[in-house]
Amino acid sequence: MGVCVHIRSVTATMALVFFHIFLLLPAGITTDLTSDRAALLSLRSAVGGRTLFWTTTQQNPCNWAGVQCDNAVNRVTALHLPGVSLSGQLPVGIFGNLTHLRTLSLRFNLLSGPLPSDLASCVDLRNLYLQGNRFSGEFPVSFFTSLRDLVRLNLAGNNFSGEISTGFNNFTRLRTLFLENNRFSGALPELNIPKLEQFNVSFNNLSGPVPRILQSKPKESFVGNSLCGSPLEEICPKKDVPPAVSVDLPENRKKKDGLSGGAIAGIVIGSVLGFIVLLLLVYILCRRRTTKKTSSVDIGVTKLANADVDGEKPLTGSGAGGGSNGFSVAAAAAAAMTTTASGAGGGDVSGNKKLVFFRNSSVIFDLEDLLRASAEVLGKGTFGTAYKAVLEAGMMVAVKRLKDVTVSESEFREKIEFVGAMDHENLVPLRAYYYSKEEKLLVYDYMPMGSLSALLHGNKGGGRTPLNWEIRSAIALGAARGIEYLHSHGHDVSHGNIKSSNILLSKSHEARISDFGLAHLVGLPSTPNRVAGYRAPEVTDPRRVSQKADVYSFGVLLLELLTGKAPTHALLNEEGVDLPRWVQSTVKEEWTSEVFDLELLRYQNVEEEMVQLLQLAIDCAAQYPDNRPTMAEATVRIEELRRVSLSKGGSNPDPDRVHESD
Ligand SMILES: Nc1ncnc2c1ncn2[C@@H]1O[C@H](COP(=O)(O)OP(=O)(O)OP(=O)(O)O)[C@@H](O)[C@H]1O
Repeated sequence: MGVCVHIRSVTATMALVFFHIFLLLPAGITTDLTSDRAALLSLRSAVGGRTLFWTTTQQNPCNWAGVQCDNAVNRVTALHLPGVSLSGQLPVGIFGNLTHLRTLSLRFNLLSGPLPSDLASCVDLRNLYLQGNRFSGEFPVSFFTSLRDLVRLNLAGNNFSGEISTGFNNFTRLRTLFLENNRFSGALPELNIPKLEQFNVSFNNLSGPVPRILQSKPKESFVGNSLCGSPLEEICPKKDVPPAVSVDLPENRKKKDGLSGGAIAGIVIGSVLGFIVLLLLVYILCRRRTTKKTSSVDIGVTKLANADVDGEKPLTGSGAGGGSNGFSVAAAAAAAMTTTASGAGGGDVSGNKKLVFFRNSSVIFDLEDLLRASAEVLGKGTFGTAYKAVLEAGMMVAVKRLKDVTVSESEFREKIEFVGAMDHENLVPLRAYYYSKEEKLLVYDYMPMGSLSALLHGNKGGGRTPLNWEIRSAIALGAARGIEYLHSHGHDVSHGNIKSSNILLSKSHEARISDFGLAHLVGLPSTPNRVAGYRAPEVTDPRRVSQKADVYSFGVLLLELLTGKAPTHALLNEEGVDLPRWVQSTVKEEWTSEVFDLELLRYQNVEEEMVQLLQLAIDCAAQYPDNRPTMAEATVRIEELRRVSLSKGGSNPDPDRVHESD
């Protein structure tokens, strides 16, 4: 009996060894997680992106973001890396080790080149999502016939070429086959895949008839090719007609060819007449508009004196003394339209209807110049409407027309003098102001690069300077220094409205804070408004915002800079979380890199500093004010981490990566 047991166990062991040696090893496959780990590390060094944030000090790759394992077999079974900036080619030699993969999702990256042949070793693969990359070459079906269990195959939006072969019929379990938006050419073969539910070959270079067996699929699956026959409207030439559509051909042809010469002439004459009538209509409309323009206010670029927005009254006076270039002030005020330096006559409250410049202003123009300037609405904010005014000499200024000024004239002048005296390289300089009963104007330097908000969330198309680490961290530092200046001894004020549309940028992308000091002049609504995403949790009245609440808003601003997401982003609506909470939960789950803007991830040698800035953002956006750093502390931390990154040579982009995504 004992001998029998012994023999049985020896046989079993031998069988196992045989299995390992003769079945697994020749294919280069090892069975433990160590080889999966090694394969993942090779993948990481080949394609980078967010895999660079894998905590590789951890031995177990199953904890790395996007990696799933099956504990029963102790192998990697799924790799989900969608939209994580992977770029370059998938080298041969990686997938030959990941033999237990059931799902491979690399969609929406920047991967290019042919598919590696050893993908054929992933015989358990059920789901292969490669859409939205730049893969090219053929999809060698004959090579991949080992992938018999494939259920979902998505190759859409790549540069795959060659013919779609009948070899796809070998994927008998396939339910989804998406091949659209590639360069597949040739005829579409009879694909007889019994379980196929979703099929799309649109926008390729295919030609010829749609095979009968695929004619039940929707038309949209075939458009954008030179295909013909049902379900498309294009009739196949006789030789190409597939059997199922051949019976329809005579009728269809008749429809197509049946227009007589007379009918064609009628259509042509009708179209020409219609076109002439249309031209006449357009001409009449244009004439009407031009006449109207001369008698009313233009809504586009206009003279500042005529500027009008959303029903607000134009600046030009309709009341007493309403000359074409005057505000709606008394005629006496128009006579007093001269420029004066701050202080000169500043105490004469009732008679001082002048543009008042501050001491440090280098450029002086007068109110008439300003009113003659062509103006363009920049936007409407909490305190009023902002205009860009181009003076006749070519100089540009931003003019803010305040609404709801709640303080008396003397108080206004006193407070605005205090604001105008603030002088720091990270504040938008306030050059002058105008005060009358009807109008209160503030004149600022015009910031040509617009706001940080527009830069982060506006047009991301070509020609735009990529917002690399160097620029973003410099903006963070500039903003921090500007706020610190406001908070510092001597000023000791809070801003109350820190947000990305109030961080303006100079030509060299230096941050300048705008709208400081206005909260004390204007009656702010006491209810939450659109700055809610930046507002500290303890703030219930936006008119009373502490410096620590500014720090919170600055923290949210940093998160916006690092993530590229606006705090009032869809996230708020869809998932009901705000930016700080979303980031905190993601970081806790150890997938820090998930939060960074993809554009930042192109720069590979500053990850540590990026994480440090993220940590500062989280500290600033702490729930309790006492747990937040002061602005001075925040500034020092940014200075420090920037010093380190600059000593490393800044953010040296990998040249290949920059080109690829441009
Ligand atoms: N000095 C300036 N140079 C260039 N653009 C400016 C200047 N000041 C304001 N803007 C732009 O004009 C628009 C309106 O600005 P405004 O400050 O009135 O409102 P806001 O920043 O959107 O909101 P809020 O008033 O709540 O701060 C914004 O897009 C802002 O970036």
